[in-house]
Amino acid sequence: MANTVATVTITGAGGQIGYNLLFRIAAGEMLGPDTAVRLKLLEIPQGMRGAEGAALELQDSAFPLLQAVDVTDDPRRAFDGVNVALLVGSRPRGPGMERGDLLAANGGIFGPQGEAINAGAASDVRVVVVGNPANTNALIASAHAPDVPASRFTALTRLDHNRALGQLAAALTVPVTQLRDVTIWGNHSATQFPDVAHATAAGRDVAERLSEEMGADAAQRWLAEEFIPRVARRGAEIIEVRGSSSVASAATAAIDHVRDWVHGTTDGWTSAAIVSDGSYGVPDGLVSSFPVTSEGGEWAIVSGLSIDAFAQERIDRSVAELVEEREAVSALGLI
Ligand SMILES: NC(=O)c1ccc[n+]([C@@H]2O[C@H](COP(=O)([O-])OP(=O)(O)OC[C@H]3O[C@@H](n4cnc5c(N)ncnc54)[C@H](O)[C@@H]3O)[C@@H](O)[C@H]2O)c1
Ligand SMILES: O=C(O)C[C@H](O)C(=O)O
Repeated sequence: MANTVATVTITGAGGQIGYNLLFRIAAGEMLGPDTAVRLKLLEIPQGMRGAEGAALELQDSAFPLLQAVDVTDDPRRAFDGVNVALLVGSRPRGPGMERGDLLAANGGIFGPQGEAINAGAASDVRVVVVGNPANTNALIASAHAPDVPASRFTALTRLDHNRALGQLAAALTVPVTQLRDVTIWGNHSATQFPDVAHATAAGRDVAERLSEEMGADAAQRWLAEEFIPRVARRGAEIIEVRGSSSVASAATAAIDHVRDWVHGTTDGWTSAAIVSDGSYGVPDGLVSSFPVTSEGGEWAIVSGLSIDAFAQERIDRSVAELVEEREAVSALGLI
């Protein structure tokens, strides 16, 4: 028997990621077996049939933890009393598009949703933005929710983090469970910096292990020329191979993000895009990816890491893109 009940709102619930997320959340994968859930599914009118169909299937699944499902196209109703909001609904990138192309198309969605969160969310609300460009969409939503602490608005870079783990596990032939302290810095875009400087595999330095496997020069080349670009461009690779953007891996990452935020991290740090406090030269207030731990339901940036010149240059490059995005949405009157 569950001890608590949480209201979880999913926007774009009739879309691909939404369809994947709903059943896993209802099964307890995100908040655990002690928390019953009330699901609120937000769609635009054109997406309502998809969300309504998913709601019928949720009913047919008889999930023990699922207490209620409400499908609506009204943001105020969708965010009323929300504890966890997954902002997925927006237009996905197609082949050949960069995330910047989505700024204007999707930016307009997140202001009204921020306002609705401000108006009706529970005092402990936690928001994760999945819809791209995720970091800047989180910034827009937060700017429209002045009564909600900015620390409650986050964006998903856990998918990039998990992709980095997948690549390293394959290169070192180790299970992902043996990998720790990989970091994704910056924007959820091709400028992101997947960083293994502090990462370990089975307790040993990852760079050292790669040198043993490949030789020192080849390991450096692999990191710079294969690992970093492959992780940073994996979204585009998936679009090219599948013909549409990632779905199940994105839903998995969103569930991982919320689970760790609510229940805490163990075994080192993870990556999440959270509001900057000025750490590592990232301007205050930007939503940027950092190495983070979670304790007591709050993310904290891992402090005091040594950052060499190469890494700082890569972090600065991605952060410069976030600054440009902030300027662009400011010029569009979105913040
Ligand atoms: N951050 C990440 O790691 C990551 C990973 C994969 C995809 N994404 C992004 O997630 C988003 C959704 O992807 P998808 O594959 O589910 O797309 P999709 O087109 O299948 O679904 C999007 C849904 O959002 C709905 N929608 C649009 N505007 C809305 C609004 N204002 N309110 C509520 N719903 C709205 C649409 O009707 C549609 O049903 C895209 O922006 C995609 O680029 C992010
Ligand atoms: O890259 C995209 O447009 C989709 C998503 O953000 C991804 O990383 O898979």
